[in-house]
Amino acid sequence: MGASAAAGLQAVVARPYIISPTRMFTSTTTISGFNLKVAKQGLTNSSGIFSRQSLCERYPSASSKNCRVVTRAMSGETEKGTAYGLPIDLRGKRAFIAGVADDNGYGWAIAKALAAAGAEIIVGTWVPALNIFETSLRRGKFDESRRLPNGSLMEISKIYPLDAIYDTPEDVPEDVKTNKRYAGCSNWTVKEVAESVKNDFGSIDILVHSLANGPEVTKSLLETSRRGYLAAISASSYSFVSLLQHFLPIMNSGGASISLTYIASERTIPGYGGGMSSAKAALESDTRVLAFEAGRKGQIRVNTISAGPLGSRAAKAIGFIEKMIDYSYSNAPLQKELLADEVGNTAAFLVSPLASAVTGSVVYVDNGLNTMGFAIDSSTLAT
Ligand SMILES: NC(=O)c1ccc[n+]([C@@H]2O[C@H](COP(=O)([O-])OP(=O)(O)OC[C@H]3O[C@@H](n4cnc5c(N)ncnc54)[C@H](O)[C@@H]3O)[C@@H](O)[C@H]2O)c1
Repeated sequence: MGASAAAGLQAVVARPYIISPTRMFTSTTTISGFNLKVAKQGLTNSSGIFSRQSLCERYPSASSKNCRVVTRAMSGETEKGTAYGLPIDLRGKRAFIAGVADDNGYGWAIAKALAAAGAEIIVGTWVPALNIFETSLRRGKFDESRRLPNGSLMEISKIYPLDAIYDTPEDVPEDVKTNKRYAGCSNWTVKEVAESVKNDFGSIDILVHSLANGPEVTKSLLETSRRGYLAAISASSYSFVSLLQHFLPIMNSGGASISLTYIASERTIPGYGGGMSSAKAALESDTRVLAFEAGRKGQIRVNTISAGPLGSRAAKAIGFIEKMIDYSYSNAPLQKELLADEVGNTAAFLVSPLASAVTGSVVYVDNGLNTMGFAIDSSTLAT
């Protein structure tokens, strides 16, 4: 059974998150009939400061104007300090986010954006990564990155151990059951986690799938074994089908789910191997079919975000992520670093009532890189 991460963490009341490049409020601002209390922004927004520093340090050639734009977008700062915008209000909603084990990845950024919008956050963490994640959280290692735009710290109500490649206890092989990395944990198959969440919370409104694994990702497709290919599909695509299958009965009508995909599903990205490109293609196709089925069955929306490159723990395992980040900076229409928070913000929008007619979609959050037909930094073009 999963241990609670709430112990020792500062309780916070999350407040509505306004996604707008014009966010700047004092603590008692009232907007469009919503009695919103939002902390003053400006330099207290750690995300904004980090964005600006990291962009400028990483790319000294980036103009200071570019740096300012990113900083403003993240902090909601405005030239004139005017406050207006559409609120992403997820107060009263509960989100289960599968695939959070540190503060570097997209799952964490999505959790933060949803928390900033007022949602209650519960997470599913891969069993072998659970101990270190909970310990780091308890010891305050993530405190700075838990900070929300209003200055409070993101609270995680509960962390569940999860291994999304197993649906029921009967599916778990003996060597995994007895593996010391799984010792001390129970009820971590998808069916059991959904049952535990039902017992603990009753229902959820938002389901986020932010996990993937391809044991042979560094091999080309021609070299990939059947076992490696099927493992990639199991962990990275079917895991979403299974999660939605088991959580749908406890999802409130009008809810939404999100997964994360990558452009390698539709364009050849040499190096993204082991069947991972096939897994992402399956995930995108399933997004459309599941949008129909879950829409008809429970008024649930299903979308996927095709995210640009981020130096997460999983991406570093692929080996060339830093080059992909540099490639994106050189060739994307928007010449800026892609921040995990930008994916988080889009996820918050997509699961909110503002996106109530959006389902079955692949939404690109990649500085526009997917639209390019060739690499403008190619040496071939220079001649
Ligand atoms: N980082 C990128 O450049 C990039 C780009 C596009 C899409 N994505 C996608 O974003 C999603 C999140 O990945 P990330 O890059 O943020 O890395 P990440 O390391 O933060 O997230 C991957 C998570 O999957 C978990 N996981 C692996 N196998 C699991 C299993 N069997 N059961 C439960 N959890 C399991 C890991 O513990 C980890 O927490 C993935 O779907 C990934 O393919 C990433």
